Amino acid sequence: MTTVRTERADGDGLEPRVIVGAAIIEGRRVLAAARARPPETAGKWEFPGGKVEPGESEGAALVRECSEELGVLVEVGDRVGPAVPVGQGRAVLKVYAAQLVHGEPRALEHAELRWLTVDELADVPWLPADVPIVAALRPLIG
Ligand SMILES: Nc1nc2c([nH]c(=O)n2[C@H]2C[C@H](O)[C@@H](COP(=O)(O)OP(=O)(O)OP(=O)(O)O)O2)c(=O)[nH]1
Repeated sequence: MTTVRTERADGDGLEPRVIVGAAIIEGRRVLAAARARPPETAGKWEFPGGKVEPGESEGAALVRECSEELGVLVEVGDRVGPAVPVGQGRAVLKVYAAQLVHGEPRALEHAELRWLTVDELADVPWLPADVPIVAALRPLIG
């Protein structure tokens, strides 16, 4: 008998929820964003993005999140760095390189945005899950 394992969208099922982030690269700089909420992570820096909705591709989720959070259209490129477990393993963070296609990023949901050069990557306090991803980003903008 075959057992069908269904993927759950709420992160408490068999498969972890996927969170995608966009490392938007322009020239030799990458866009970093400071979280505005919740208080536990406010002021920590991340890549714009969020949870992939059920039935949505990771690329489509990134395009949607960049529109919602930054007011821009992006083109999604290659994965950057490892898939990092977050939230006690209930979710996994995957970051993709991205390019701006239209618009100038605005902090619609973040406290602050900054374009960082490779030498400035360590100047902001990243969320812990982002640290290995930021390391993998270095050769792409260095
Ligand atoms: N977007 C994004 N989230 C990250 C990164 N690194 C990291 O640990 N996270 C965490 C922070 C959040 O707990 C979660 C992202 O979910 P989210 O951005 O949809 O969180 P949220 O609380 O604003 O969303 P919601 O539950 O209100 O819908 O992943 C990152 O680089 N980008």
